[in-house]
Amino acid sequence: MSRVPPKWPPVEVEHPAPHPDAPEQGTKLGPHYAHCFGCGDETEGGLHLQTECGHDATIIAQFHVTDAHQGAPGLAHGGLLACAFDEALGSTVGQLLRKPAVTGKLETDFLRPVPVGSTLHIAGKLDGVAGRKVYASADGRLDAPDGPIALRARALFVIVDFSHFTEHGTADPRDVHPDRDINP
Ligand SMILES: CCCCCCCC/C=C\CCCCCCCC(=O)SCCNC(=O)CCNC(=O)[C@H](O)C(C)(C)COP(=O)(O)OP(=O)(O)OC[C@H]1O[C@@H](n2cnc3c(N)ncnc32)[C@H](O)[C@@H]1OP(=O)(O)O
Repeated sequence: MSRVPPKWPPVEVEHPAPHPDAPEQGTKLGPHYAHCFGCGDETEGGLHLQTECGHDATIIAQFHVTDAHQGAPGLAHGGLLACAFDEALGSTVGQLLRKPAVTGKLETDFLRPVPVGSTLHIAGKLDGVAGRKVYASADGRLDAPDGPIALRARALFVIVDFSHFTEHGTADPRDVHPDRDINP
């Protein structure tokens, strides 16, 4: 089977500079929402992704795979691995551009099995912006930042107004202010 991916990004893009308020390299980012399944610290059985700002405008995430994340015995569930990339890429877009955005499309290549007990090291980067469309991609390496690549993902995020979260979800409109023009 050919694994040659289609052109990426699929459209002409501009290469965005990180926002002046984007966090500095080494900054630990913490959850954007305590009940987020990807990163929240109040979700039993969630992924509890830990993210920090890496070098050269990257966001680095670690996902420790536990028994709660199994698909086959002893192996991570593919949908949860895709979720980890959704979260890491969403953080890449939100933290580096400081604009609210939602996933429009997420493609994941699963290259190696990910065993329970392993830690997936995900490095996300921005690949370009075209209007409201933001393209980002990430690699996930097994057990070390330079470990073998287990997954690759590419995503389109679409920049939205904060009202997306108040009209369609239950975000509090009082959270909207100039210093927090990002995802709830
Ligand atoms: C305590 C400290 C805090 C610190 C700060 C922390 C900051 C952290 C920041 C952030 C972290 C966040 C981490 C989150 C991670 C997880 C993210 C998720 O899981 S999001 C949920 C899943 N996604 C949805 O629910 C979207 C559902 N879809 C929609 O709502 C709409 O379809 C939407 C908004 C995506 C687009 O709808 P339209 O009406 O606004 O716009 P239209 O015109 O349809 O699309 C805009 C452009 O995008 C293209 N587009 C849209 N979807 C596409 C697709 N699937 N494929 C290709 N193109 C697509 C369209 O063709 C269009 O392109 P043309 O401008 O015309 O060139």
